[in-house]
Formats: sequence, C-alpha cells, structure tokens
Amino acid sequence: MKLIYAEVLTQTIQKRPEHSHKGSYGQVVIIGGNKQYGGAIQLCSAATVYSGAGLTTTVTDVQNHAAVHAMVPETMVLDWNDTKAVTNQLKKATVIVIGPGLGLEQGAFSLLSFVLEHLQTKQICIIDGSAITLYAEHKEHLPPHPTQNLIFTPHEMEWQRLSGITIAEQTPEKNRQAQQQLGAQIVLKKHRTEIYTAKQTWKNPLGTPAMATGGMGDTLAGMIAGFYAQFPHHTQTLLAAVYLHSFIAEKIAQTHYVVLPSTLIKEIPLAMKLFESFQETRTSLH
Ligand SMILES: NC(=O)C1=CN([C@@H]2O[C@H](COP(=O)(O)OP(=O)(O)OC[C@H]3O[C@@H](n4cnc5c(N)ncnc54)[C@H](O)[C@@H]3O)[C@@H](O)[C@H]2O)[C@@H](O)CC1
Ligand SMILES: Nc1ncnc2c1ncn2[C@@H]1O[C@H](COP(=O)(O)OP(=O)(O)O)[C@@H](O)[C@H]1O
Ligand SMILES: [Mg+2]
Repeated sequence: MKLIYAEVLTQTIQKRPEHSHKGSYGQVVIIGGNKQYGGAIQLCSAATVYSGAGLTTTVTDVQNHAAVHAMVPETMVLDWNDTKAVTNQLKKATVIVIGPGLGLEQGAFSLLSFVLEHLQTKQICIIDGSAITLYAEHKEHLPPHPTQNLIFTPHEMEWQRLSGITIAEQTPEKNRQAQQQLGAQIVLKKHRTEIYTAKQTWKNPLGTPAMATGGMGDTLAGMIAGFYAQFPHHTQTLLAAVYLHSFIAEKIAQTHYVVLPSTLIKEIPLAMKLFESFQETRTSLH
C-alpha cells in the first residue's frame, strides 16, 4: 500500500489559464437531500463550489431549495421530481454526485437507477452515503451501467453493506478482491482512509478525530467532484482531493477541538492557492 504524498497537490492544482471561463472548469450535478438530510446536500454543494467547479447544479427535494440557495448562492437548484430538467442537466455533466442525504425511499432508488442508466462513459459518478446503501441492497435491480468511471466513497459500515465484508475483516486483501468484483474505485473512509483503484492501493497519512462530525464525508464527496470537474480524470486528482480534505482539517484542528465541515469548506480556496503550481507537472497514476 502506497502513502499519498504531499506533492500530489502541486501536481494537480494548476494555475488557471487567463483565457478561461466557468465553462472551462466543468459542470457538476449533485443529487441528494431528502426532507431529513437537507444539510448533507448543502455541505456537498458548498464543497463542490468552493473547490472550484465551474458550474454546479443541486438536485434535491423542493423543501431544501431555500436553504441551499441561502448557503450556496453559486449553485443552481432543481426539483428532483422534475425528470425533464434533471435529464437535461445530467446530459451536460462532467461529474455527478449521488447520495449525500439521499435517503432510502423508493424515489431515491428510482433516482439512482435513472442516473446509472443514463451515465456516459466520459462522466465521473461519485456514489456516496445513502446511494451506497441503496446500491448494496438492490444491486440486482439496477440497470446495466459502466463501473470503471464510478467512485464509491463508503465509510466502514457502508463498505460492509456494499462488499459483504464485516468491519473487523476489512483487510487490504479482501477489500481489493471486492474492488475487483465491483470494477469501481473505492475510497474507504476511516481514520486512515484507503483508496482502491484498478491497479493500486493508497493510504491517506492525514486526518484527525476532530473530523468525526456529521457532514464531513458529504464535504469530501463535494471536494472530489470539484476536483474532477476541473482537473484531469486521473487517479492523482482523487488522491489530491482526499489529501487536501484532511490537510485542511489537520490545520484547523491545531487550534480547534472539532472541525466543522462548514468551517473546512471556507478554507478550501485558500488551501488550493497555497499549492497552486505554475508548471505542467501532472503525471498519470492509474
Ligand atoms: N446534516 C445532514 O443532513 C447529514 C446527513 N447525513 C446523511 O445521512 C445518511 C445516512 O448516513 P450515515 O453515515 O449517518 O448512516 P449509516 O447508517 O450509513 O452509518 C452510520 C453508522 O455507521 C457506523 N460506523 C462504523 N464505522 C464507521 C466509520 N468509519 N465512519 C462512520 N460511521 C461508521 C456509525 O457508528 C453509525 O452507527 C447519508 O445519506 C448521509 O449523507 C450524514 O452525512 C450526517 C449529516
Ligand atoms: N478519527 C478520524 N480520523 C480521521 N478522519 C476521520 C476520523 N473520523 C472521521 N474522519 C473522516 O471524516 C469523514 C466522515 O465521512 P462520513 O462518515 O461519510 O460522514 P458524513 O456521512 O456524516 O458526511 C471521512 O472522510 C473520514 O475519513
Ligand atoms: Mg457519509
């Protein structure tokens, strides 16, 4: 297992070309947020926007629209029952996130099915939170879909549901086998998060228990989306998002007992500026 290294940030975060515009930095569609979990979709949307995605659209229960607009005026909002509008937006997406606060109701499953059915091979699809649980419980009822561009971001309990491996038995070898069966990339979130790509296993050396607050994973999903929206669709981009999330949290934790996701999100642009690189040093790490 390789450790994610700090240089991944300068290798990934490039100075923006002068002649560019919001259309140059990707379109993200974020789907989730039922009546109970509106906060999850706000945090995920804010993390996406603050990570630099060019255009972000939040597809959620109408009950969350005012709160999402208030917290993140930069995102556009769609009613998750408006199939026509959602379909049009999905067609344009560079990255799709489904799951933060989605819930487990029938409508949530229908949305997951719909997204997988319409997924284009050039799009990245991040499956988080409730969508992982739904995928695990109803895999056989999902339509055929490509898996190589899927990224699952389970915590250990969600991974248990998805892989069938109990938390106590989640060894790198067993996790690798499950990754190969799924064919997707796995970000297994815990104290030292592990990333299973098709060819390599990575471990995040950063992270603190000050991050153990609801919404911290919703925030990570948004950061991964924001990074993939604007940076190349390489493993390096995923590693950079995971590393930066914990890097910012560790900095805040030096002076704060707990790190709130909303506090972390506000620090993302400053942290990205610290690591902005002026040279093309990207390498591909598949
Ligand atoms: N403010 C909000 O609206 C929030 C909404 N959330 C949403 O709530 C839904 C349910 O997700 P939950 O994760 O709460 O519920 P789950 O039932 O999926 O998992 C929580 C359980 O897993 C256990 N667990 C074991 N190992 C763990 C690990 N390494 N990390 C985290 N938990 C571990 C916890 O003790 C807890 O009992 C998701 O859609 C999620 O996005 C959560 O993100 C919390 C905040
Ligand atoms: N003790 C810890 N050490 C390091 N990172 C942690 C710790 N506790 C939680 N985290 C991080 O916080 C995030 C929690 O994700 P998740 O459980 O999905 O949160 P939520 O669904 O509430 O948003 C993950 O990135 C995880 O690695
Ligand atoms: Mg979560």
